Amino acid sequence: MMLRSIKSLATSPSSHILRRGYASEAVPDRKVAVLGAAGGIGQPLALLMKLNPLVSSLALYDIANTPGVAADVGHINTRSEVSGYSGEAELGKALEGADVVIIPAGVPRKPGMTRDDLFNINAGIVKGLCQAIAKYCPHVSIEILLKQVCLYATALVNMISNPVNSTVPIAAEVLKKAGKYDEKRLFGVTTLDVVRAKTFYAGKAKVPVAEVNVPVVGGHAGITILPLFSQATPKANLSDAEITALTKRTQDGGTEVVEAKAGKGSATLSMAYAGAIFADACLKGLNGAPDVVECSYVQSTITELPFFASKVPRCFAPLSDVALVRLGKNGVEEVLGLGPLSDYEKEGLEKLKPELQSSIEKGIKFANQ
Ligand SMILES: NC(=O)c1ccc[n+]([C@@H]2O[C@H](COP(=O)([O-])OP(=O)(O)OC[C@H]3O[C@@H](n4cnc5c(N)ncnc54)[C@H](O)[C@@H]3O)[C@@H](O)[C@H]2O)c1
Ligand SMILES: O=C(O)C[C@H](O)C(=O)O
Repeated sequence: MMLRSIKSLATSPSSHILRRGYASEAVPDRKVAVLGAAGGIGQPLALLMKLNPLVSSLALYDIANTPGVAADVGHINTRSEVSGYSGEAELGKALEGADVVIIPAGVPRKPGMTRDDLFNINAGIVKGLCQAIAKYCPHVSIEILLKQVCLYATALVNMISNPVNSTVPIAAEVLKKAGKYDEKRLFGVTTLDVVRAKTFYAGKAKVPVAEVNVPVVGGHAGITILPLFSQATPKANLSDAEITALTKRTQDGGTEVVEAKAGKGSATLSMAYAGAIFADACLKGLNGAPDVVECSYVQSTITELPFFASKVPRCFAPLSDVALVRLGKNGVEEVLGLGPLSDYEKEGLEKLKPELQSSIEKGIKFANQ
């Protein structure tokens, strides 16, 4: 959807008029910050966010090499103004006023490693970045009738850095400690699992990939990734063996890429695509679009686990209307239930819980040390 609108904008003879229209009237200004923007994911993600007409300001931050990426992406003739920030001293400026902060900062896997093997390095990176988000992203609340009413909350945080099953709980704890945690604004990006499940299902079921929908729930590592092919549409008559093979391929999709890259990192291009889809959904939600539904790893009560990926319809009110969210008339946010599961999926759900629980606890413990 996003790519279609980008394409039509870019090919329209009056595209610059449209862009001016976006900037001044129809579409609100939105700042997106990418932390880790000079990396394998960061660079193509910066490109895709530059192509998104919902973005008016694109801040690219990394510990090094960001000026070149910003200069390069900044020459593209689309709506957003691009700025590059390098080194910790500039992190505050990158984050100031951001509506959406996307975090693909951190080391990727090499063959033979699990995502959890990245914990020792990435946990510290994510902790530092979330402390900065708490400090520099806006948060204003007032007290009405002894109730704290949030007028302007922290940016929506899209966590890509692995292990997502632990980095999201780390982010939550860091933001809580700073008094800036809003569970409706922190997302583990699991969109790549959905993207893969759709691609693999379409291939097996011989249906047009553009029409395919497959929810993927749980977490983002191995067996914690639980695609619900029983709910896939368009429906196809796949055998149990085919469903098992599709499930396994989706769960091992990241490893398939890590092995094919043979030491040169993990998925970057498909991840940038998935990250751009998810950020676009966040921006649409912020802008008040109805029925924006994506799977994401969020704080949840749909199972006994405190964090869980499931379908999340987001209907964020524009920030000036946040009071309506609290009244529940607009900006209603809800974590959708899992829907009916096959016996195979029920079994998968029970199997994933201990691993997911221990990754969550590991993240919480680290953040509170
Ligand atoms: N959620 C997912 O589905 C998914 C998919 C693919 C990769 N990933 C994860 O994304 C992360 C990044 O992968 P990559 O391939 O882009 O790695 P990369 O090494 O190519 O890029 C990472 C970037 O992060 C930067 N960085 C390091 N510390 C930083 C800090 N403190 N602040 C800002 N930037 C910092 C590095 O300078 C580098 O440019 C990895 O942890 C990887 O496992 C997640
Ligand atoms: O597999 C990885 O290490 C990266 C990412 O989580 C993926 O699913 O591709």
